Amino acid sequence: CIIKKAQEKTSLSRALEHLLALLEKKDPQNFFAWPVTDAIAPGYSKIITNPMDFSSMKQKIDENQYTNLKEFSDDFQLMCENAMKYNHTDTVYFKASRKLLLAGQKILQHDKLGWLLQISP
Ligand SMILES: CC(=O)c1cc(-c2ccccc2)c2ncccn12
Repeated sequence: CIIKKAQEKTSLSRALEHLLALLEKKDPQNFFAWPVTDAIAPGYSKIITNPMDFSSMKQKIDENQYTNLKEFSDDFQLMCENAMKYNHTDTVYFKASRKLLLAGQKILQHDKLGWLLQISP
């Protein structure tokens, strides 16, 4: 059996885990917690070529796949934009994604996070 090497926790991954927790709190219905399946969203995988969700972002943090805040923010933006692309404007999912994007952008404002990251951007 292949034993997965535990990735060491870097100060960046600890900071991103903290930010992820703040962002997840802005999605109380957990619409963005797990990958969207074609079962719940017909044709989703045909329309959305780069899917993203909070669980995938968590996995990328744990595997040290983010090297800076912008890469993390870009995945958050992708997740919200996917929902605004697939869902019509009059759906709970479109409305929730727009609200989540605005709330998340306030949290991720880089200028206010310098102290948290103390890491070159
Ligand atoms: C994020 C998104 O597009 C989404 C989440 C969900 C969702 C629904 C219930 C439970 C969890 C996610 C969904 N359902 C139908 C169409 C789209 N969605």
